Amino acid sequence: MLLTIILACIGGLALLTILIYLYRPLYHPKYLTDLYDCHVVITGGSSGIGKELARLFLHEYGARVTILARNSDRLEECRRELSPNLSERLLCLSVDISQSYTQVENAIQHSIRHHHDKPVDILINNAAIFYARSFHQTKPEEFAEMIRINYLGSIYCTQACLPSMRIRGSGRIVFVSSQAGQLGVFGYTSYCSTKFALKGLAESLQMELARENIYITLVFPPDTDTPGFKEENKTKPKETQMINETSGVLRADQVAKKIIQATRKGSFTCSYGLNGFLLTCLTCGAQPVTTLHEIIYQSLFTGLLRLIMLRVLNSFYKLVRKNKQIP
Ligand SMILES: NC(=O)C1=CN([C@@H]2O[C@H](COP(=O)(O)OP(=O)(O)OC[C@H]3O[C@@H](n4cnc5c(N)ncnc54)[C@H](OP(=O)(O)O)[C@@H]3O)[C@@H](O)[C@H]2O)C=CC1
Ligand SMILES: CCCCCCCCCCCCCCCC(=O)[C@@H](N)CO
Repeated sequence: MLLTIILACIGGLALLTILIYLYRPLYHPKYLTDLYDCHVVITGGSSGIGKELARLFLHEYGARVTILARNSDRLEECRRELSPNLSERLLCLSVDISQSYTQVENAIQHSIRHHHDKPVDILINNAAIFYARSFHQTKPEEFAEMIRINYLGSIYCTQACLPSMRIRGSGRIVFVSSQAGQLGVFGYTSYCSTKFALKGLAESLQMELARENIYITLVFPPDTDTPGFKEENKTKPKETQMINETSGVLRADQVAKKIIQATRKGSFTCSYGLNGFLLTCLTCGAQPVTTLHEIIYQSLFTGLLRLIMLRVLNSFYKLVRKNKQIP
């Protein structure tokens, strides 16, 4: 009897070892222990989540930070707030990341020269515009603008930073998506599309860059209290508002803190709260994994989560139907 139990245990352990070996994480990013003097580029760092990221990198970790955004007054205000003594560790550059690749490349070259020829260690593609509006009220030019800023802007910045990362053989690239990059939401036909696009970009790029020791993090925040969010709320349809409330509202510093943690680990995804965790599990698809526990809960829970999500979607459809107005 005892022998049977021991044999069963050994057999079980052997099977588990084989499974763990077969399904081990795809790559193993090294934890970034020391961020002191790291060169961090943050797009949209003059407001909201980007500004909190800049503050943390500068003051908590002693990194060197470059902020890219369009409005010079807002940049100057931000520089005064984050670095009242005009430290050369913070560089604020006015550039529209969506206009031309050359402009972005010049800004990145400027940034590298400014920070004593240090290649970019971490690029955070955070700049975006967003507003919620139903499909028929969104103008074709507005779709184009959102794609230019939220998607092409991220591509330009990534292309401008990559050469120096590849030469050095290390780097981290972050794309700030949204929970609206994980499911379609009423009022976000333009916004969701740009955030979904980032997922395809991030997955393909990670497959190219893992062998170069460059790791990507895709971030899925829920509503976050920022100047952009306040602006968005002025015209947000009731339906969008009610659906978004399911996931609550976070502070920008909470979102920023977790982005830095995930970037240091090199995790492919970064999500917030229980809903965020469940959504990320549900939508993992063919995403890469970096830890064993991700493999375990993704493979165990996804089917059940699909059933739960169908209930949630049902309540969203009901809510949308109830709010129908005569066009
Ligand atoms: N707040 C929220 O509820 C959520 C936000 N997110 C995402 O988080 C990120 C940051 O959002 P948040 O902090 O709220 O945004 P804000 O609107 O508060 O700030 C956006 C920043 O991006 C900059 N920016 C916009 N367009 C351009 C451009 N063409 N070129 C350069 N810089 C640009 C803005 O500066 P300027 O206008 O001067 O160029 C500003 O610094 C976005 O990617 C957003 O989609 C995700 C989920 C929820
Ligand atoms: C099985 C799991 C259940 C999960 C529940 C799903 C809840 C979905 C809520 C969607 C919230 C979208 C927020 C977008 C915020 C944003 O990006 C804007 N504020 C910026 O425009």
